[in-house]
Amino acid sequence: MSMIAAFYGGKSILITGATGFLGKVLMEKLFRTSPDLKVIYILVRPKAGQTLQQRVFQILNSKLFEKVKEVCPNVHEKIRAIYADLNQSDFAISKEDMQELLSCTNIIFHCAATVRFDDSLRHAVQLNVTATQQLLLMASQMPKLEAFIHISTAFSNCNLKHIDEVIYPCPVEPKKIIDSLEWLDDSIIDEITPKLIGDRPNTYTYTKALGEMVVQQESGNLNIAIIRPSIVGATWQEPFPGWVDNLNGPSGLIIAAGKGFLRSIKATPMAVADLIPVDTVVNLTLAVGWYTAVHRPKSTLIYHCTSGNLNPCNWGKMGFTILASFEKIPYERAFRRPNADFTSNKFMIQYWNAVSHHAPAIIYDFYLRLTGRKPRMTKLMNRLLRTVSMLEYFVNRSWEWSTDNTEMLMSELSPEDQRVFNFDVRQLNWLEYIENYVLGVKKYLLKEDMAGIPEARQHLKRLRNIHYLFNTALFLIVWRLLIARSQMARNVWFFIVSFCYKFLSYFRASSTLKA
Ligand SMILES: CCCCCCCCCCCCCCCCCCCCCC(=O)SCCNC(=O)CCNC(=O)[C@H](O)C(C)(C)COP(=O)(O)OP(=O)(O)OC[C@H]1O[C@@H](n2cnc3c(N)ncnc32)[C@H](O)[C@@H]1OP(=O)(O)O
Ligand SMILES: NC(=O)C1=CN([C@@H]2O[C@H](COP(=O)(O)OP(=O)(O)OC[C@H]3O[C@@H](n4cnc5c(N)ncnc54)[C@H](OP(=O)(O)O)[C@@H]3O)[C@@H](O)[C@H]2O)C=CC1
Repeated sequence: MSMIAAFYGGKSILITGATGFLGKVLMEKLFRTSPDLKVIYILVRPKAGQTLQQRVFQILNSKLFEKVKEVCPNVHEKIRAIYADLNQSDFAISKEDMQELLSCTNIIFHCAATVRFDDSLRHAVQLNVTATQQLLLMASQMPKLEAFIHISTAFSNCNLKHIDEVIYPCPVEPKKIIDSLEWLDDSIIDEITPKLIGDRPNTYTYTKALGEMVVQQESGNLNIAIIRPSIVGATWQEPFPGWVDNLNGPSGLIIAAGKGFLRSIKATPMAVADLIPVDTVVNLTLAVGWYTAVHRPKSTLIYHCTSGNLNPCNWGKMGFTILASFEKIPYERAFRRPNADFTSNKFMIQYWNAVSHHAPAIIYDFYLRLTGRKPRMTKLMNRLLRTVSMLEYFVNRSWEWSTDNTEMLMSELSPEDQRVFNFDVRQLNWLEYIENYVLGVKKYLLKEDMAGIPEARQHLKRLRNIHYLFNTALFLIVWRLLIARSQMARNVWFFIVSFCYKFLSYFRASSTLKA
């Protein structure tokens, strides 16, 4: 019997960010392994014209929850969506709902965050710092609370090369930042943002670091733990391999590469690609929830959920494996044949950007215009390159994360728990994982049918022929122009032609003699 699964039985659990990538997988695993849990409260806001109930309905009816419905048929009765907006004071939760949350909650998993790299400091602080502070305040009023698990990121201290499982202070106190953002206007905030974030690449990593400081400062008597996952990717094993439902991290770039839009990227092939499957993060999170509540460590423990030090894979190998997977699992209606060029040379990247990205986009837009359609490729390409430029920081560096607490926790688990809540990333086979990831992106993100694979292959063959034809035509045109202008090119040309002619004559004469 799994001790962790049994622990969550009969519990009332509060999850923020349950509609997000990590939150959904966390909920799924909880319901699947502890179907006798009492209730999961989720803080949800209406979005994209959908009410709370519609959002929950959509999640429960998704492929991800298919297995849950078998083991927990009354899952919809055990999920309680509470209207909340984490950007507002008291999260805009009604008095009755707040009362219920305060009196019943046993465990909190705080996953909600803005993960956008280009968010304004004001908004990122609001969600990643102030909301965390408010949730801690709420937690301190919950008499039945056993553990508060805060999800941070392994990149919250990405300005350091070696990162231990400790909280590193930021130069300016979070409280001072929160206070000053209240009265500063947006233009001044934009001006001081680069100074505040210092050598971090964006407001996301900076505010996640501030969020950790807040957790440390406001922990009071609470039982708290912090989890720091690295780049969270598709599921490895559970509930099935390759599940992914958003474009964050590598997923968007896998699509861009598979569809032939992205053909080169400024990346260091030897840098460690610290990807971690989302189900591994969830297993660790649930194990940490159990450990924190049952063993009540004296101080706030931080757990790194990373792969680099235990089972490293570099960007070069990852890019190569992704490309190889496209051979088996091609995406439909590709713009160009997938091809990858990882370069760390800034001149080469400019060259490849011009040749592989901008030029094809301009040519395609010209073709669209000629056929009376609206050009769109240049705009799309510029947007993609902007996204790539924001991710570049993370594919040109390696970090070392110590994982002592995570390894300690692994050794504390019973063999059954190690199996059911497996977070031992040493068992991960990257080749298999990446192939499933590429397949998962096709199935669950692009929603492409597997029956279309032969046609997608044919399409790639046609693109290859067009590519060869285009290159030959381009070569002939350039060569013709050169011959017209340069005596030297003419001489080279005549030399090649006469050489070929002599070779053919010799070949013909020797085959006539043999006959
Ligand atoms: C060379 C060949 C290749 C070979 C094959 C190899 C390929 C694989 C190589 C692997 C390298 C992996 C590197 C991973 C490094 C991750 C490091 C994470 C580290 C930290 C981890 C964390 O701790 S935290 C979670 C990470 N947090 C994000 O990862 C958010 C990022 N993101 C944004 O910060 C916003 O997205 C940003 C960008 C501002 C745009 O902002 P924006 O306003 O311009 O765009 P929007 O977001 O509104 O989206 C507008 C349209 O772009 C679509 N789209 C959105 N994201 C997209 C995306 N990544 N790739 C494509 N398309 C994307 C979207 O679907 C929309 O499409 P539509 O318009 O049709 O709806
Ligand atoms: N994905 C990754 O690569 C990594 C993620 N992390 C951390 O993991 C956690 C989860 O990330 P992930 O699931 O990927 O992120 P998502 O963007 O998929 O999910 C974010 C969640 O936060 C919710 N949320 C955002 N703003 C509000 C708001 N104002 N009120 C209520 N809810 C809100 C979202 O709700 P809604 O659906 O309404 O928008 C969503 O449920 C985050 O703390 C992130 O920092 C750490 C390392 C890597």
